[in-house]
Amino acid sequence: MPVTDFKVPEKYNYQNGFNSYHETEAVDGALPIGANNPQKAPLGLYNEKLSGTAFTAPRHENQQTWLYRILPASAHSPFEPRESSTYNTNPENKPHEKIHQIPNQLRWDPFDLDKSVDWVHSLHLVAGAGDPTMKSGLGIFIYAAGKDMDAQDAFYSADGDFLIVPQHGVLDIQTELGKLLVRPNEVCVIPRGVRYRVTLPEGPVRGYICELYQNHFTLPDLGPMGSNALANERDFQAPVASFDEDNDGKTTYTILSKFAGHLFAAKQNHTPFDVVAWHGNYYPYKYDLGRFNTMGSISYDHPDPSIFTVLTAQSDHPGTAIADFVIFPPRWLVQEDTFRPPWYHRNTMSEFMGLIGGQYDAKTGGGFQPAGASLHNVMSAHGPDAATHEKASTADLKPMKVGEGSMAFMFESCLMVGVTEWGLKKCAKVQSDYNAESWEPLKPRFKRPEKSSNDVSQGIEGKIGDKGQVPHWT
Ligand SMILES: O=C(O)Cc1cc(O)ccc1O
Ligand SMILES: [Fe+2]
Repeated sequence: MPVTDFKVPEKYNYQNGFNSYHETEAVDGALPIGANNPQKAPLGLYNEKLSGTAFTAPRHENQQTWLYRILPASAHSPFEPRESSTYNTNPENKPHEKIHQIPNQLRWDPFDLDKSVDWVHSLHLVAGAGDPTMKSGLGIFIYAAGKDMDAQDAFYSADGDFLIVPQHGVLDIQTELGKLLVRPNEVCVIPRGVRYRVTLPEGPVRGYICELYQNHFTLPDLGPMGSNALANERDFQAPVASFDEDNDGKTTYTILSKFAGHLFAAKQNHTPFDVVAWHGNYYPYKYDLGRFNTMGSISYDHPDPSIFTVLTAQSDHPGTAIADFVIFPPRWLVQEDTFRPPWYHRNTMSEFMGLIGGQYDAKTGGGFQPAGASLHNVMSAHGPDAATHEKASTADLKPMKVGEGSMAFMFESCLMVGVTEWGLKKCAKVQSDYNAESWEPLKPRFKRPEKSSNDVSQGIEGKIGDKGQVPHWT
């Protein structure tokens, strides 16, 4: 169900397309024609470039945007460290806040709402790998906030791109490039460096963030699926230019920077939201998960979950992701003679999962709840819990709709994902009985066949087209 059916109405205008070259002006004539940085930009604006890749990145990867603004972003006082003893979202930089690399399967009860903090102070690193100073890896955050950011504050992360997955509440995000309203079942990406302010028009908010310290999200290749499937380009929405005008020097604004996981603040006496026009392909965007065109098996077997990839951020090895964003939307299961939930598995990739709402079809035992999470790290064995196994292996295999009203997701990474002190202990949400509830109750069901399995006369009487049978005419 597209989120447009939800109760919180849309209130902004967007331009559509993924990685499209957009141009937008809030005042006619603000965009220069035929040049990026004319000697005098139109309407007395300043030219400013915002780059998301190296200048020399290959053309198909290159991301940048030209901004035409009332004053340049550089017109502020020097940054000073703020809350340096308390604010740290990069444990690698703080030896006593160590990251735990452990092979256990982990599951968290729903994370609490926190009405006492704003967006900037709501970010809790729960797990991650790598280091933003090396532009490598990813950070996985839980956010929970109940306050608007101050009217004169703007925040940016120099560390990476934020993929924000709201689970509860509405985010009204004013960015330098325009405004986005993001509701549960929608996701948004705010690229590294883009300044923004978050307000909460419907009260407290909670959700998940994958911060990508390297590369950017793209759409997955579709291969034999053809030219339309999964998340379609036209359903990604970027803001149109929208600006405030406050540059009489009377109001003090604060720019908050997350830089190597620490918070810094600088002052300026003009609004940071003064971009009158922009053009480029480096911009924030949102996507309604209800528009995902889900693919699946219409014959037999459970396919790899990569068919549910919304966005992927590749490592330097194509096909191997630093972060895949994968969803499990409502869908029909029709496979014949198939154990339909996920197989039991151990993967070279790590899997951090969250639940926006409803019930995830692979976990029916009740322990994986909306606003909770799980982590199955590199080679950590997992799969359906005992209750799901029992149900699925005895089910009447009629076509069946699963996940009605539900949306689970996964941040899948090729990296070994460590858990922070907050994630493992301080948040006090780790379930101690995850294994005992899920897999330890599974009983052996092995029965030796009466005939020896070496008997070569078995299995040659199938019809043409029977699976696993050698047709009799060969
Ligand atoms: O572990 C999980 O629930 C996620 C998952 C789902 C699926 O359909 C196949 C593999 C997989 O890891
Ligand atoms: Fe898995």
